[in-house]
Amino acid sequence: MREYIYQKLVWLDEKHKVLTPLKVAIDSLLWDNPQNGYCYELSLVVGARTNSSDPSSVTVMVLDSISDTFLFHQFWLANPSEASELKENLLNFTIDAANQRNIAIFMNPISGNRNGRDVWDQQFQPALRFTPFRYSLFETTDHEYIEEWVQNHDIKQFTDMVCLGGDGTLHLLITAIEKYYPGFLEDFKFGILPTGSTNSLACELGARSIKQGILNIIKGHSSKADLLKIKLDSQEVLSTCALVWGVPSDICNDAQNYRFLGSLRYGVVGFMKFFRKWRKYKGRLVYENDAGENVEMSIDYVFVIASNHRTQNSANNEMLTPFGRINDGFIDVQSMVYGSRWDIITFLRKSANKGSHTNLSFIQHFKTKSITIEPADFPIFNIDGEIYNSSRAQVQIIPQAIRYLGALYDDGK
Ligand SMILES: Nc1ncnc2c1ncn2[C@@H]1O[C@H](COP(=O)(O)OP(=O)(O)OP(=O)(O)O)[C@@H](O)[C@H]1O
Repeated sequence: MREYIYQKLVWLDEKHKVLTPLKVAIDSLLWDNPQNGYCYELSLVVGARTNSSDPSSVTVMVLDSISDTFLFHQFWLANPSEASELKENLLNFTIDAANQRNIAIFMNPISGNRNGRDVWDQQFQPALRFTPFRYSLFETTDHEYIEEWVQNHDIKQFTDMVCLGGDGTLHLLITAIEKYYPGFLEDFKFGILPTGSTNSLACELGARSIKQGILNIIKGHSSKADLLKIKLDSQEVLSTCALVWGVPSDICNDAQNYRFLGSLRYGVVGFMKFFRKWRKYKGRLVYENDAGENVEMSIDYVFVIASNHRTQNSANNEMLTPFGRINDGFIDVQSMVYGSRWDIITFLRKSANKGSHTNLSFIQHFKTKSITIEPADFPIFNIDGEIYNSSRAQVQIIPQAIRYLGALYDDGK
């Protein structure tokens, strides 16, 4: 026999013909209509609101996780004050409504396929209206926008910071916060809605789909994770995802000129590089081994990745660093020794298949807490999708440095 923690009689129609109890159990929201019984997990209820055009009614918003669609159910009560009371109760059972959240949302309109504005207008803002949380939208206008925003706002008024964009937008935000408010990162919860090109962090946070990402942000559950601190010639930056050097940073650098192609730009530039300019990337790596000794390697590479997690792509099954974990206290380093074009095809094919490339003979892999990469002739790094020129990059892991909205691994690592 199921026990209910709350029940309220509601009408299922405007004309007050069908009366039924709306019931809340410890883990679900239930009611019957003459044809069907409805049962939704509370974890999938986005929120509830009264309706301005019909103030005696309450609409509940839920995520149907199978079809990845938002569903809306309207219930009628005797008067507006009963409707308001039902809404408050439903909010208390379904989201942490007592928590006074004030969310700063950064929307990058040019990320990925340029759909950030549509996601905001059609999905995220409508969902936030089903919550009691305060929020403000900030639309980024150029590369400098976020740093200037951090300098010119009292950021401490916000409890959460959410990026509606790619990994680069969040990278710029946390780097600017650390620069102007050192030590304050842990005061915020950070979220990301995947509208970028690869959305690697969103994959780690259980938010490959926009709707699941919205639910994660609204539910507010959070977990601590590591960051990479990267010292370049003229600045220090923080990375949530990875530093990449070699052919991927070469492609990303050139792809900036093809942004009009959207996410396709990486494929197009990669294709050109592969057939026209196949080259070696010469460089020196110095890293700390398990015994705490410095190990040095000078090899010709195709690429080196220093990653903070699995480096996935929300659009497919690609996983570049499958041994990476965002909260294990280590940098996951993977490099590909220079070889033929055929080797890279094998690598791309296998890494696109959930990271099944790691046993290839030309792939090296290790974990470390710090690594320095010194390119001999190609001083261009890609950090979370952003391009930096520097003669070297010193990467260090900062354990448990940030708190993310969303679900991390359930594998206990
Ligand atoms: N309005 C704008 N016009 C031009 N550039 C912008 C604007 N707003 C932000 N930017 C820049 O866009 C760049 C890309 O951002 P972002 O990482 O969000 O998208 P992406 O590169 O498509 O995705 P991903 O990092 O997942 O591959 C950043 O360098 C940012 O400074």
